[in-house]
Amino acid sequence: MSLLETIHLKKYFGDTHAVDDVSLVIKEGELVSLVGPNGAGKTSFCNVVSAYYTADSGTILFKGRDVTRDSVTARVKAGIARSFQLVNLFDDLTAFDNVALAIFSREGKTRSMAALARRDSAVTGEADAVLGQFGLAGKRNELARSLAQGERKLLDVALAYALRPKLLFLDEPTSGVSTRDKGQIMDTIAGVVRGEGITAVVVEHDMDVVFTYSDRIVVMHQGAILAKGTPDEIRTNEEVAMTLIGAAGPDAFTQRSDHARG
Ligand SMILES: Nc1ncnc2c1ncn2[C@@H]1O[C@H](COP(=O)(O)OP(=O)(O)OP(=O)(O)O)[C@@H](O)[C@H]1O
Repeated sequence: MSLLETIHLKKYFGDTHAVDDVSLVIKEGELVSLVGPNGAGKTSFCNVVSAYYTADSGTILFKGRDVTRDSVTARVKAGIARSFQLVNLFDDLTAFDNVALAIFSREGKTRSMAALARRDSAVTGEADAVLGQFGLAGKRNELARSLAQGERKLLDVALAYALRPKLLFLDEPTSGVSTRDKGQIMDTIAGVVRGEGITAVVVEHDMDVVFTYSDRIVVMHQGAILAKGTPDEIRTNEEVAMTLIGAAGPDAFTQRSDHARG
C-alpha cells in the first residue's frame, strides 16, 4: 500500500531546479535509498516532503491525504520525521536527555521541561528503551558532545525515531564514519525500522551500503528521477553507473568497490 505519493513535485531556487517534477510512490514498510550525485536534489526532496521547504507546485499525499501545505509540526504529527546530514543534537545534554526531550517535544512540550522529563517515569522508560534499541544504553549519561561520530549519528536517528514516525527520512546517516561503523549503523537502523514496520527513505552516497540494505533504490539527477528499481536492477543499469561513478559496464559498481577494498 502506498504511504507517500508525490505528484509532479517541484522546488526551484532561481534557475536551479532542485526538485523537478518528481512523481514517486513510497510503499508502506519499505526501506528506500535515495541516491544521486552532489546537488541532485536528494536533500531538497526530503526537505519539501518534511515541510522544511515549501513546494512551488505539485502535491504530496501522505496516507492518501493532501499534506502539501501542512507545517512541519503538522507533518510530524501525521507521522513524517527526519534526521539531518549534520547532526542536530543538544551537545551539552546527555544522550538520555536528548532522547527524553525528543519524546517531550512529540507531546508538544518544550526544552524547559528537561528536569521534569527526568522525573517522568513514562518518559524515562521510553527514553531508555529507545537508547537500547539504538545500542546506546551504555552511553546514557554521556554528553552528546563526547560521543564518537558514529554514536552521534545513531543518536540523531534515535531522536527522529522517538517522534514515532510512520515515515522516516534519514539524510546521510553514515556520512563521516569508517566503513566498519557504517555497517554497524545501518544494521542498527535497518533492524529498528524493519522491526517496527517504519517506512524509511535514506539518502546515501555509499553504494555498498545502498545495495546491501535497500528494498528499492531511487536515483536522482538534476532534480529529477533518473531511475528506480531493486538493488539488482540499479546495479546493472549502465546509465546509472555512468551518472553516479562515471564508469560504464554492467559490473561497474562491483569492480569499483572491489578496487576500493583492494
Ligand atoms: N536553500 C537553498 N537555496 C538555494 N539553493 C539551494 C537550496 N537548497 C538546495 N539548493 C540547491 O538545489 C540543488 C540541489 O541541492 P540538494 O542539497 O538538494 O542536493 P543533494 O542531492 O542533496 O546534494 P548532496 O549529495 O551534495 O547533499 C543544488 O544546486 C543546491 O545548491
